[in-house]
Amino acid sequence: MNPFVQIRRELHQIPELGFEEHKTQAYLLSYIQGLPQENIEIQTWRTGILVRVKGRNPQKTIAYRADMDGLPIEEETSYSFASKHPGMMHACGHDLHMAIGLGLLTHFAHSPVDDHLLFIFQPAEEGPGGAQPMLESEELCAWKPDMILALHIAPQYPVGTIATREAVFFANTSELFVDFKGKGGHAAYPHLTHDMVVAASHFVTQLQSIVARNINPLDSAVVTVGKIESGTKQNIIAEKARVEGTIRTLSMESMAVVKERIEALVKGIETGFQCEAEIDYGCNYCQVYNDVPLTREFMDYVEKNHAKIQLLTCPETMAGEDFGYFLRDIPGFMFWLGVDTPYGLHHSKLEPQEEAIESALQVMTNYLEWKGTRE
Ligand SMILES: CC(=O)N[C@@H](CCC[C@H](N)C(=O)O)C(=O)O
Repeated sequence: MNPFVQIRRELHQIPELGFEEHKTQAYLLSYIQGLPQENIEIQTWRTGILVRVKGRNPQKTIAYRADMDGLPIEEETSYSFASKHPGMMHACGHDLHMAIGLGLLTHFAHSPVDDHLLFIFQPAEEGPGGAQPMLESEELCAWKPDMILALHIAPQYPVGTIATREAVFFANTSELFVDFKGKGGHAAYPHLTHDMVVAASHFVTQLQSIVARNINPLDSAVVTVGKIESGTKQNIIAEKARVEGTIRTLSMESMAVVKERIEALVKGIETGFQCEAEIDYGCNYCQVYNDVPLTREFMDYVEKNHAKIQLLTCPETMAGEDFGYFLRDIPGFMFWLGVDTPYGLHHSKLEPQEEAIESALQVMTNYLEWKGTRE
């Protein structure tokens, strides 16, 4: 078995939420400390890690970023190496992203190239967002890369597939939390109450009209409610309700329109259902914008040098990624890595094909060797 498959399995067992990746950080550090130390330098930042492989004759720094956090999902895979943390799971592939990062780091710690290579293990991608504060940190600024790349597993593509696109790749995102407060009471006397189950239900239904009626159909947007919390018992009218969701748009103009419409609808609910409401947009990520020349160059490189890889130009995705903050500041790109599994990202049965780790290591090792070496 490829040793980085075993590492992925060990990381898979210890998923932790954003900025709580203590065991993950300790695991990675213990592995990194076992590498030849003469070629590497290590810094930690909160629960993240930065490892620089010193170049032989450096003129620039090229970075690979792996995210580290898991999700609050009860795992339902058939794995013998399932999560040991109840209610938490690596259901977005960050265990693979980190294993691939360690695989690359191991190779280059033994065989550095001309340029510096920086391996960034970043916490809290799923929220509240580690990329932006990490980018502003002293540690990252001291080793600021000139170019950066990352990959994301893609359940929808076969192993051996790399899919990406120039320019906009992942959407702008904003979390959405709305708290309604009315007047509870006895289920038999609704006229004496202001029922927040009914108010929140109307709000969720009205939300669906925003994308359908207020957004230019040629400029994609999504509003999803993933969680509603209200009430205590079937015969008590609820005094409070909380609606939690996420907004995704390809343009910032549409993000502003969605938020404006949400605020108008919430005002309407307050008047119509005699309640008070508060909106919180939680954490917001900017779009992932792939640098056009670097993406094109990478795609050409893969096409020319990796005949077995199926290279696709894919459409934009409405998923979000705080890697977008890195790309706003540093040229680079992200790509999908096929892992061929019927269950999608954020699903409790997600079982990525592990052969994808070997496939990614081959392509990325060769690409970084080529990109980091001068004639
Ligand atoms: C790749 C992926 O699934 N990313 C997450 C990013 C989460 C952003 C934020 N917590 C939100 O829900 O808006 C995604 O859900 O797309």
